[in-house]
Amino acid sequence: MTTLNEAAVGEGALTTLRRGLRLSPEFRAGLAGTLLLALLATAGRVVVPIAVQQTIDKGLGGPDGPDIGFVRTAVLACALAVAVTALSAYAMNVRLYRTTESGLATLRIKAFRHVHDLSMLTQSSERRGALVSRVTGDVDQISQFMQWGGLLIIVSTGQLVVASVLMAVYSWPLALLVWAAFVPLAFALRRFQRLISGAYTRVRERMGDLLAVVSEAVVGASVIRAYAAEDRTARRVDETVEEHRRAQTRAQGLVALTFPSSELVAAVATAAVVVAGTLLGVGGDLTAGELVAFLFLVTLFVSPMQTATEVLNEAQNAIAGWRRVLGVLDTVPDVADPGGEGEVLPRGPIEVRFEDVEFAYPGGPPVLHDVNVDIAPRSRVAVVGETGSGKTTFAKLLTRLMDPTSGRVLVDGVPLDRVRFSSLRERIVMVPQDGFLFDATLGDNIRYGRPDATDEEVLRALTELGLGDWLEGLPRGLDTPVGQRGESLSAGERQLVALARAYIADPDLLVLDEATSAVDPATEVRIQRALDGVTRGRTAISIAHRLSTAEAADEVLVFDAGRIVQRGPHAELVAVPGVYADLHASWIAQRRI
Ligand SMILES: Nc1ncnc2c1ncn2[C@@H]1O[C@H](COP(=O)(O)OP(=O)(O)OP(=O)(O)O)[C@@H](O)[C@H]1O
Repeated sequence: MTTLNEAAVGEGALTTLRRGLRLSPEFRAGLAGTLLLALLATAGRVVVPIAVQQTIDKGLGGPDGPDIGFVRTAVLACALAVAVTALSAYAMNVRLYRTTESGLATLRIKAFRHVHDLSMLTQSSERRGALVSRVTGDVDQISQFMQWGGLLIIVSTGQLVVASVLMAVYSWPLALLVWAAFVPLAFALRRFQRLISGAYTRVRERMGDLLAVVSEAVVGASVIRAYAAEDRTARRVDETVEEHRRAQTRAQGLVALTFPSSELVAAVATAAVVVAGTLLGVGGDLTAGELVAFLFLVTLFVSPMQTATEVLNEAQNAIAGWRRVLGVLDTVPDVADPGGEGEVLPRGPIEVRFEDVEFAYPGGPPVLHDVNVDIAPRSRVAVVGETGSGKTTFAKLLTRLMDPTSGRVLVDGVPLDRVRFSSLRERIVMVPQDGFLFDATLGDNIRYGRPDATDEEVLRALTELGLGDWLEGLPRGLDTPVGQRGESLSAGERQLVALARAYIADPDLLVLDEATSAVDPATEVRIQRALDGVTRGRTAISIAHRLSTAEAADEVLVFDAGRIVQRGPHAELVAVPGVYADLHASWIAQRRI
C-alpha cells in the first residue's frame, strides 16, 4: 500500500464524526457537565423575557396599580439569572477549550506518530506538504468546530426549542406566524450553505495553489535569478494571488447575503407579530407584557438562524478534516516493526544474504530481478551500475526502508522483517547521498548518530577519522552553526558531517550512498580518509560513484537493468570485457576531462 487510505472519504458524515470523536477520548470526558452548563446558559436567556412580562403585567399593570415590591423582586431575580447565565457560559467555555485542546493534542500526536510509521514509499508518494497539512491544517479545522461550532449547534438547538415552546405557551397563533415566516428562510439558508461551502472549497484550493507558487518562488530563487525569470515568476504569483482574491470575495459575498436575508425575515416576522399581537390584545387574548415578552422571544429565535449557515459550514469543514486525518490513521504501515516479538541481533560485523529478491515500485514494472547475493561479515563491497540500474533500490531493501515484492533479505541469518526496529536501526545505518543536516550546531548534528555522546567523544571520533585539522579550521569548532539543511557548510563538509555521524553511531553494517557532488582536492582527500575510517572493521556496502571506492573494495557488485550481472574484485572485473570494464573506461575518460 503506498497512497493514503481514502476509505473514510466515502463514509457517511455521522460515521466519520463518531470515529473522529472516538480518536480523542478527551472530548467525551466531562461532556455531561459541559452540557449542563450549556443548558443553564441557555435557560438563563429566557428568564429576561419572562421577567419583563411579569413586571409589565403584574408589577406595573396589576389590578391595584403599580407594585414596586414585585418589580424589585422581579428585577433582582432577573439580575441573578443573568449572573448565573454569564458564569455558566464562562465555565462552559473554559471546560470546552480545555477538553478540545487536549483532545486535539492527542489527535495531532496520533496522526504525527502514524505518519512517521508509514514507509518511505507511502511518504514519498504523497504530494509534498500534504502529510504535514493533515497533521496541522486539518486538525485546526476540527479545532474550530469543536471549540465553537459543535457546542453552538447544541446551544442554538436548545435556544430554538425553548423559545418555540415559550412562544407557543404565550400565544400559539403568533408562534405559528413566526414559524411560517422562517420556514422559507430555513430552506434558503440550506441552499446558501451549499453555495458557501462550494465557494470556500475553491478558496482553499486557490490558497493551496498560492502557497505552492510562492514557496517554489522562494526555494527556487537562485534558478529564477540565473535565468532572469523574475518577471515571469512575478506574473505567476500575481495571477494566483488574484485568483485567490476573486474566490475569497465571492465566498464572502455569499456569506454577507445570509445576514441581511435573515434580518429581513426577522423584521417581517416582528412586524407581523406586532400587528397580529395588537389585534389579539384588543380582543383580550394577549396582555401587553406577553406581547413584549413574545418580541424578546422572536429575537432569541432569530439568532440561531443567523449563525446556522456558519455553523453548518464549520461542521462540514470539520468532517472533511476528520476524513483526511482518518485517511492517515487508516493507512496500515507496510513496513511494520515486529516489536517485542521480533529478534535482537547480537553485536559484531553483519553477514548479508539476498535470496531470490524481486522488487517493483507500486504500479510500476519490476526494477530488481532475481537478486541472489551473499556478503561476508567485515567485507567492503562496492555497488556500481548505470543510473537507474537499481543500486539505490538495493540499498533501501537492505536497510528495510521497504520490503521486497518477493524473496528475502537476511542479516546474520535472520529475515530482515523479523528484526526489531530498535535493533535494526542500531546495527544497520545508511548514509544517504544528501545526509540531511538539521539547523543546529556541528556537534549536535554529529551527535544525532548517538545522542548521549559527549563533546570529547565527538572530538575523538573526528580525530580518528582524520578530520581534526578540518575542525580546527572552523571558527567555532563543534559549536559552529550549520544553518538550515546545513547550507552554511560546503557540499563536501556536509558529507564529512554525515560520515562522522555514522561513525559515532558505530553500526555493524554501513550502507553508503556516495555523494556525486564534486569537491575540491583537499576535501576529497579528507572524505577519502574519513570513508576509510568509517568503513574499517565493519561490513560496508557503498553505492560507488568514484573509481577509488570500487578499486579499494573487496568485491564489486555490478548492476545492470535491475540484475547483478558481474561480481568480483576490481582487478578481475576490469580485465574482462563487460559492463564493468565499460563503466571503468568512462570513469577514466571523465578523469582526463
Ligand atoms: N520512488 C520510486 N517510484 C517509482 N519508481 C522508482 C522510484 N525510485 C526509483 N524508481 C525506478 O527504479 C529504477 C531503479 O532506480 P534506482 O534509484 O534504484 O537506480 P540507481 O541505480 O540507484 O540510479 P542512480 O545512480 O541514478 O541513483 C529506475 O528505473 C527508477 O526510475
